[in-house]
Amino acid sequence: MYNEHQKPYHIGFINEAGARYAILPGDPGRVEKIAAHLANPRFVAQNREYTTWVGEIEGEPVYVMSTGMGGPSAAIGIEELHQIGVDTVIRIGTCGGMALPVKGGDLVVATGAIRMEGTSKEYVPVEFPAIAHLDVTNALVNSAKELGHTYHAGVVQCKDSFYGQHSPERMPAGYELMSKWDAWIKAGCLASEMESAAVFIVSQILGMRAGCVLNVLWNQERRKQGLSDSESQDMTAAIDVSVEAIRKLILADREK
Ligand SMILES: O=P(O)(O)O[C@H]1O[C@H](CO)[C@@H](O)[C@H]1O
Ligand SMILES: O=c1cc[nH]c(=O)[nH]1
Repeated sequence: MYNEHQKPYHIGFINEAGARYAILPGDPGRVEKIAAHLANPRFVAQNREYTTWVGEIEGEPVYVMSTGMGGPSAAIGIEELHQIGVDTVIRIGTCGGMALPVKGGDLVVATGAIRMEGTSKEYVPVEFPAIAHLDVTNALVNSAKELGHTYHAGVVQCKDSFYGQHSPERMPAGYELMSKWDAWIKAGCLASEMESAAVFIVSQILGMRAGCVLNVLWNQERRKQGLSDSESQDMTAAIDVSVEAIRKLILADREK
């Protein structure tokens, strides 16, 4: 289906840089900003939701590629990066806080994801957990610690409907997403977003390493309880942590 001279159908580029590593924001508008944190950043390709730049960390090529919103386009992006030889990815995105200690402007390192979306179920039955790779998670947690950012590491909830979360009153009674919401919070789920389950499961199936760092936009659970909350769309901390984590992985991989 694919040979190394053919551009994969959706992402639209071949791996001329010879990169193993990629940073994956959801939003195409964040790609160039993230690439600016790498040495020698340059545009690679743009097709549909996949905007790609490449740069270097420790002299090693690293792609920055958007995956769009939701599991289907994230899964396609991961599959096609695998086709061209990328084996290590970090999703960097935004999320809404669920656990009360998680505040707007904090970071969440997702160690695993609740598979409340559809994409990952097309790969393996739902009993199989969506777990981040330990190497990548350790690199993210150590980077967040060293850089002095407030972070929380744990399970996130992954869904297909942003407005199922944000306008639950419109959903039919007993609607599955919100009927389980309180159980997830009681079990310690940190935050909600839309791609991590697909990123973790597809990477697992393909033998890739995946991790995830998220900027918390807000925490509506805190607001529901009358607690203070801040709102932050500033991705700088998440970008710094993802770049430093890739640097750590590159250095560790060179020792292997
Ligand atoms: O900021 P990104 O990476 O897009 O992530 C979050 O933001 C989008 C919803 O607003 C969803 O894609 C969700 O997962
Ligand atoms: O509340 C939020 C914020 C970002 N992304 C989500 O999916 N939910």
